[in-house]
Amino acid sequence: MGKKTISMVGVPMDLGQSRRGVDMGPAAIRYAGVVERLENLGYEINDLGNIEIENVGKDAKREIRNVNAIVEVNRKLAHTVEKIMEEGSFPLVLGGDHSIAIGTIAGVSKFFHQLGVIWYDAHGDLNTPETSPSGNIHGMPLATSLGLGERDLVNIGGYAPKLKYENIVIIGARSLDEGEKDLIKKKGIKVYTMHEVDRMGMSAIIEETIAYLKNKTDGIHLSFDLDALDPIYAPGVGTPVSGGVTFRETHLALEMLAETNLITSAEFVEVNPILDERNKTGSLTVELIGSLFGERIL
Ligand SMILES: NC(=[NH2+])NCCC[C@H](N)C(=O)O
Ligand SMILES: [Mn+2]
Ligand SMILES: [Mn+2]
Repeated sequence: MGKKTISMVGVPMDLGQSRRGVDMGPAAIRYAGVVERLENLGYEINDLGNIEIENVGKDAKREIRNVNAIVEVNRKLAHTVEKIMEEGSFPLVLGGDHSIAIGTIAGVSKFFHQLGVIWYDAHGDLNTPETSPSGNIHGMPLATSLGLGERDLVNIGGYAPKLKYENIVIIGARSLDEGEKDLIKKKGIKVYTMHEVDRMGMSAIIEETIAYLKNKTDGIHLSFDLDALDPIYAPGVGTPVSGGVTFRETHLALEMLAETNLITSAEFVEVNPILDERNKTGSLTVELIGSLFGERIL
């Protein structure tokens, strides 16, 4: 990572999905010692605290659940991330459910007109309100950032789209809905499913990912969903899918990304301490953040 100052912001939001507890993700990650971990690596950490979440009753009847509150939260987050970028600091966002990626990406894409995104996830998060099987917005943030879906969400920050199809790479996918598969094929989105992880190995995948993004992007955001990992390693997530990426493969991926110095922002999402085992997933997140910021075994 080029910059020596990291600005961390928590987004204690659970409105993008249906299971309680993911709003406590930022607390669990802080409790597991993220600040100390990064300070030990020589960074100056600016913990900006949490974004305030409106106290709204859940409206389960709408086909896009809690959309108005999620728009509000993401507007605030986009604004905060934009300020961090203006100050020349590295934005590190702690979730919260994955719908917060809409705000993070809205904030950083003001500074990078060819923003690249690495989406490390068991899911594609490429649903629109029309294709979503659940109505949960945490299954839609990548589509939203590409300009698809509910207008108010798509237009956060006053412009759309934030991303181009050819500037995104999904790694770890193993649960894709029909509409997501259609979109991936139609637009030629680069996806490394678990089949490719097994077949090629993580090392080759990260090398290819960097080669694919390096020359056409001016910044790369890492959107890291803890459910990309196998639930053996990360049990504290709301939508676990078996057959996931291993602990070592994931560290390797992040160590290799650290070496490139190309990552310009990051978020770690979907940590749910209520579903976790003694903060295993929160602690894992802190370890993984360490690797992203240059920690090595030796
Ligand atoms: N960020 C996540 N964990 N997303 C899970 C999405 C699950 C499913 N594809 C849906 O749209 O509801
Ligand atoms: Mn996921
Ligand atoms: Mn996700």
